[in-house]
Amino acid sequence: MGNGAQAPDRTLIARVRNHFEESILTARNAVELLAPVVAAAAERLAAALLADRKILICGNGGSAADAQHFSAELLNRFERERPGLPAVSLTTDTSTLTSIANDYDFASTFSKQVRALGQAGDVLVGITTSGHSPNVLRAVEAAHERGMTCIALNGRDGGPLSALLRNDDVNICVPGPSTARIQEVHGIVIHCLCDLIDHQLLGQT
Ligand SMILES: O=C(CO)[C@@H](O)[C@H](O)[C@H](O)[C@H](O)COP(=O)(O)O
Ligand SMILES: [Zn+2]
Repeated sequence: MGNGAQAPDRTLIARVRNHFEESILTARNAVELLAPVVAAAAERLAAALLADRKILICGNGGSAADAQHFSAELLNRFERERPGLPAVSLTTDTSTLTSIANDYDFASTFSKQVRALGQAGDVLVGITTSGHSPNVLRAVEAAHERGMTCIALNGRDGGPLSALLRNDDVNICVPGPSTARIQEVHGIVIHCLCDLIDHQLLGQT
């Protein structure tokens, strides 16, 4: 039971192999470039948490799911036992999201929440595979107005988001042409950030 009675279509198996190979290649191509950048982002996040600041996280589609994935691992826990950490995903409250989109525009869905919740010293994590999503761009502008640092989980050539970031922000930009493959590397980055935050707050295991 469980593996199917008949051997599946070989074309489908070949496509699965291809997805795995592309994902491995995208991650392998990114690791040297991104390892120090991810470490810098983790230092910003741990410093903010140690100063009693909080983390706001946003993104669209699969990146909205990534935002929630990240906030859940901070609010609850990752691999080690620890108290919950203050993180808010800006993607979860449908009443807030629909009212902002309906009364203003979709591009304001995150920035209005950042202006309401963000305080100096907090960190905004903006997740986008293209660097082009207007609501993420506006959220970064709002975070800067609030005196917050920004961490971008970005992709491709970084788009207009890269130009918007300031010197003390961190741009984790995954090279590659595919939204799906970039998202898969973002998943690794999120787990790295969780691990590095725990390492800095709790020490060596
Ligand atoms: O998950 C996927 C594709 O894998 C999609 O839902 C994808 O996240 C959506 O098209 C997003 O709207 C793309 O936004 P972005 O990554 O360009 O900011
Ligand atoms: Zn996880």
